[in-house]
Formats: sequence, structure tokens, C-alpha cells
Amino acid sequence: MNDINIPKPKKLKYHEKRVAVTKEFDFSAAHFLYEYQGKCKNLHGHTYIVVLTVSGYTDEQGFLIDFNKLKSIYIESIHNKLDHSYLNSILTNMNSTVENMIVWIWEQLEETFSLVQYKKQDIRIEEIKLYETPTSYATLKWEWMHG
Ligand SMILES: Nc1nc2c(c(=O)[nH]1)N=C([C@H](O)[C@H](O)COP(=O)(O)OP(=O)(O)OP(=O)(O)O)CN2
Ligand SMILES: [Zn+2]
Repeated sequence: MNDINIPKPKKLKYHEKRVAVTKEFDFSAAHFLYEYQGKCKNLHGHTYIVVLTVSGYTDEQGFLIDFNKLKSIYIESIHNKLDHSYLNSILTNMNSTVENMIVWIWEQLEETFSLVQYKKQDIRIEEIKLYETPTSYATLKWEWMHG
């Protein structure tokens, strides 16, 4: 039987390994592709899925980053800018392919992360996956951005 009256430990133990946590988000947006021969030359929409993975070291409570904090960073950096948007008016000088969008998304997120104090935990974006459809997606990793 579980004892719910376990005394609070005097000092919480935590490890010193780099770990990663992942959270998934979505946004809906419209676009069309320039200089493209195919159905995507016409205005259409997608519900994009963003799979965001960050890595670093945990704090004394065993948190790398609270999932709620990760969500608020995502909402501020990406959702508020892209949800129900017209992508051609945001990525103005390039095609809104998932390849281009994922780099833009990375840069926006990284800017917000740099404003939050995570130096002690050395938190960094480790990987992003951006799904345009359930079967079509792009991947970007820390070493490809910074290696
Ligand atoms: N390398 C890329 N190819 C294509 C992109 C892209 O961003 N990068 N984008 C498109 C279109 O935006 C299109 O809406 C999505 O492409 P697609 O996977 O072909 O979508 P479908 O749902 O029609 O896929 P099916 O598997 O054929 O059902 C095109 N290419
Ligand atoms: Zn499309």
C-alpha cells in the first residue's frame, strides 16, 4: 500500500546528466508556393505540428523546464505569430516550404529562450520536427544549426 504521509526529504537528490524533454504543438496557416508546378501553387491551408525538444540539466526539483513554461515560450514565439496567419506575408522573401519554415521557427524560439535566464541549466533547443501533413515533415537539429 502506498503511504501518502512520507516525510518530505531534507534535501532533494538530482543527477547531473544532460536530458531532453519534448512537447508537441500545432498551428493552422494558409500559404501557396512560388515558382512551383503542382497543386501547392494554389492558396491552401495546413494544420502544422511542431515537435519541440530541448535539452539541458535539471534544477534541484528535478525539472529541466516545466512543460507549462515551454508552452508559454512556444505561444509567445510561434503561435501568436503564425496561427491563422497567411505565411506568404510573414516569410516574405522566400517560399514557405517546411525546410524554410523550420529554420525561421528555430530562430524565433532561440531568441525567446535567450531572453529567459537558463544559463545554469544550459538549456538549448535540441531538435524541432515540423509536420505539414501527417506524412510530410522537416527535421532540424542543434548540431546542424550550430555545429
Ligand atoms: N520538400 C518539400 N516539398 C513540398 C513542400 C515542402 O514544404 N517541402 N510543400 C508542399 C505543399 O505545401 C503541400 O501542401 C504539401 O505537400 P504533400 O506532402 O504533397 O501533401 P499531400 O497531403 O497532398 O500529400 P499526399 O501524400 O500526396 O497525400 C509540396 N511539396
Ligand atoms: Zn502547403
